[in-house]
Formats: sequence, structure tokens, C-alpha cells
Amino acid sequence: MATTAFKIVLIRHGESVWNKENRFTGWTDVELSEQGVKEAHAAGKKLKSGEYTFDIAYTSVLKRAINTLNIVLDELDQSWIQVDKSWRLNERMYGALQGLNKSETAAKYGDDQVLVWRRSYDTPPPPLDETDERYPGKDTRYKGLTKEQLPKSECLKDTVERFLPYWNDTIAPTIQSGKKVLIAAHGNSIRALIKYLDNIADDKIVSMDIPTGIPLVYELDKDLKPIKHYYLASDAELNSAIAAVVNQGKAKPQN
Ligand SMILES: O=C(O)[C@H](O)COP(=O)(O)O
Repeated sequence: MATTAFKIVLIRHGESVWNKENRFTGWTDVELSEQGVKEAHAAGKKLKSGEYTFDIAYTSVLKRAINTLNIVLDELDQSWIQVDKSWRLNERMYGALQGLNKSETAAKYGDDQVLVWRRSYDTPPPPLDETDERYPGKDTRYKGLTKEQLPKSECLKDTVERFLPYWNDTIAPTIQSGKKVLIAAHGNSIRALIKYLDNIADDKIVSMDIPTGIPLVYELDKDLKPIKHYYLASDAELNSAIAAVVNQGKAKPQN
């Protein structure tokens, strides 16, 4: 039986204002909603009561994840730790769907097509044109990216491929050096990491949804192979939060 060598914590940002409005967000840099701020504070309190402490944190270059991390670290009285930000932890880029309402999109194209765009491994959403104001090539925070790295749309496979270099070159060595790591990211960049860590089959990743603002603990062996993982939440809280994410993609959300 493998023994736990490392414990890392992943957390999806708290609810954003576009999660609340049920809009495809991707690389759009939207704020946390009031509920999202509350979720971030609750997550920090849960980690504190569990006596979690961290040596370094990683996050994206999108404010919903950055602000979630800042709130969590403040609750832990650890705002002083090193934080590294990278576009490679950004949410999957949703292409021409960014800004559209998910239920309206499901009413127009069908729940099944929206499920494919949201949860399939290798089917990207419709791409953006480079002239579109939503194209990230116009955003100075991405000025260091090559043309090939600037996405017009991303499927989960694309997200895995741009996230993994950061994991392999930066995060994994830091974990193996013994540093306690916290990663504040997004639904699909976390799905990308989990798919890689747990070696989840392409057709099985479709059914994975990540709730907002609930800490997810991964216990890893010395080779960073997962031994077990668990959310810091009751089953009722977790199931309700995941159901809310699943429902976003339906024309008529089930109650
Ligand atoms: O980018 C978004 O719209 C959300 O943060 C994640 O959306 P999804 O749960 O529909 O993939």
C-alpha cells in the first residue's frame, strides 16, 4: 500500500458574476459574485480549521481565481507566502461561446451539443476570429505568448497540453521538494490536472464537474501518484454544488 508523501490542495474560484448569469466565461476576466466572495471566505475558514498551511500558491492570470486565492490566504493569515501566476492555469478558452448564456445556447443547439462543448475531451467550441474583441492577442497580459499559444478556442485536450509544461517544470518539482502547495484555478484547468493525475480515460472525463469554492485535497505518493482525494465539504454540500454546475448547461435546468 503506497504511503502519502505529499498533500496538495486544489480549489476552483468562487462563483463568478458570469457563473451567476450562467454565461460561458473562459478567458474573460470577470469578478467574483458576492456569493463567490462568501465561498472563498468559507473555503479559507475550512482550511484553517483543518490546520492546513502552505509554502507556495499557484494561480491563473484571471481575477476570479486570484481574488479567491487572496481571500483564502487572508483567512489562513498566510497572505505573505509566494504566489506564482500563469496563463497556463487559466480556464479553458471557450472561443466564440464566451459571453453567451449557457441555457440559451442549449435551447438553440441542444443539451447534448452543449455537453460536448463543455465536457468532451477533444471537441473544441467554435473558434474566435482574430479580429474579435474577445481574442486574447489584444490583451497585454498575454504579450509574451506566441501566436500558436494564443487560443481562438480550446478543448480540454488543448488545456491539458498547455497546462502540463507548467505542472512538470514548475509545480511538480516544488511539491517533490517538500513545499506545501495550494492551486487556485478554474473548473476546466482543474479537470485537466485531475485527468492527468488520475489517468482518467478521455470518455470518462465527460462526467466530471468541479464545484466552485470547495477545497479539494489530493494525497500523493513520492512519485506524485494519487493515493486518495476528498473535498472539504459534506456530501450534501458537495452534491448540491456539483448539481448546480451540471444544471448550467441545460436548456431547462432541473430543480
Ligand atoms: O468558463 C466558464 O464558463 C466556467 O468557468 C466553466 O464553465 P463550464 O463549467 O461550463 O465548463
